[in-house]
This record gives sequence, structure tokens and C-alpha cells, in this order.
Amino acid sequence: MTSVGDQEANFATCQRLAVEAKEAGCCMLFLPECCSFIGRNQQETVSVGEPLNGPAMARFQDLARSTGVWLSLGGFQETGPDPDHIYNTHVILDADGALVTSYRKVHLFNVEVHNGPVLMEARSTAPGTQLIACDSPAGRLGLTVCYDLRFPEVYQRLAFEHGAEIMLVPSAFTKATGEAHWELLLRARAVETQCFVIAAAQAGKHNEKRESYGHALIIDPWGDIIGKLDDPHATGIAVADLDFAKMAKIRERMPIKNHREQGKTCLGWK
Ligand SMILES: O=C(O)CNC(=O)[C@H](CS)NC(=O)CCC(=O)C(=O)O
Repeated sequence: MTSVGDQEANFATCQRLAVEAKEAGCCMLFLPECCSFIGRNQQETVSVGEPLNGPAMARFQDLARSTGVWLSLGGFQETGPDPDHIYNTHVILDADGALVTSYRKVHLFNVEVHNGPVLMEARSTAPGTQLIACDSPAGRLGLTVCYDLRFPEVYQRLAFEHGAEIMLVPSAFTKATGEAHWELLLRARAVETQCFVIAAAQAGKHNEKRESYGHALIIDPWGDIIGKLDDPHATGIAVADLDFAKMAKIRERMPIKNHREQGKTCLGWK
């Protein structure tokens, strides 16, 4: 999807996608970072911050309830620790609309992108302090957001210490960094954790200053791409069935989790 600075318009898009997901027989829909709002500047972003029991979340809870589809909201502007900062929070809602869990993005994108924008996320956003995994009808989820993708130890811990089976990487990747690294990093995280990866993506032009790479992907634990959205300007869903028997075979034939423990012992790591 292409979020803009209009919460009504973005919610209407999410609603349409949730109905499509229900009609396709999906148990869960994964929406990207900023699915409810992308501001033109930091003040706008901070100004839409709300607690997770506020009216903006209530609409998404109604949507989950009315469609019967679990929702991952890949990045929601949650009221932060002070008036100048929000949390960039990934929220999981169940089919009754109840909030299952939430994860506050830890790694903030303070980067001057070569041939791209200068984004200083920490000016408007405070970091989270905790990794989160939870069960869902799709499998056990490891929650991350966007730039977290570049920090592989997060995924190692989610897979091997929290038991995650599906890594969620909802994103608003920049066009320049997405072209270079998006698919490469997502497939690497899938292969090295032997997990599925579901990466919902913002796509196309949000405003005069912001454009996202798009190319939402669903990847299996062998690194094979099992769902994708090729058109970086279109809004839509990719649908996949997750083959957990294939995952079990991959893990059995190449027991990375055990070998990681052995390696840690050799190296004297805790
Ligand atoms: O600013 C907002 O409204 C919401 N936040 C985002 O879009 C975030 C921070 S600017 N984007 C990323 O993390 C891109 C990472 C990326 O592109 C990379 O790792 O290469």
C-alpha cells in the first residue's frame, strides 16, 4: 500500500485489503509499517500518536472482528514517553479484535541515504527495549519493523530463544536501499533462522519527499520466494500457504539451532 498523510484514506485501503484477505481464505493479514499514517514531517508524525486503546486502534480492532482475520499492523504511531516522541509500534490483533501483543521498534533509522532522503527517525521516535514473539493461527510470530532487518542477532534470538517460526518485517524501505538490499537481507534472515519471513511493504510515492521501494515478499525457510508483489506502485495482497512440514525437514537435515549452541560453547559465549 501507499500510505499518505490522511488516516481515513489509509484505513479505507486497509479495510479493502482485509476483505480481500478474508475472501482469499487467509487467517491473517500483514500490513506494512505506517499502515495508518505517513506524515510529511516529524511534527505530523508525532501529532497522530495515540495510546493503543485509543480510537485509531479501535477501528482496526473492529476491522479484525468484522472480517474474522487476524491483523499485524506493522507500524502504528503509539503515544511515546514525552510529547516530542512516539513509539513505532507493531501491533497484533486477533480475530475478536483483541490486542494480542505489541513490539516497539528498537533500531531507529537515522541515516542520510546515498542518493536518497535524510531520515532522522530518532527525532520523532523513542526506541523500544524488548523483543516480542507470540502465537497466531499462522504460526509463532517474531515481531520486528523495517530497519531492524539489518540487525541479524535480533532474528537469531527470536528464532532460537523465543521459538519464532515466522519473522515479520513490515517496512517502508527507501527506494535506493531497497533496490540494493531488500530481497538479499530478507532471504538471508529466512535461511539463517530456518523461518518463514513475511515482509509487508509500503510502495510508491507518499508525498513530495517520501517514496518507498515496495516489493512485499513471503519467503520460506529454504529462502524460496513463495509470494510477492512486483508492481512497486500498486496496492494489493500476496497470498501463501506456509508448509510447516517443509520447515521441519529443513531443520532436521541441517540442525542450525544445535550447531549454534555447539559453536557458542567452542567460543566461550554465553
Ligand atoms: O518515518 C516514518 O513515518 C516511519 N518510519 C520509517 O519509515 C522508517 C524510519 S524513517 N524507515 C525505515 O526504517 C527504512 C529502513 C531502510 O530503508 C533501510 O534499512 O534501508
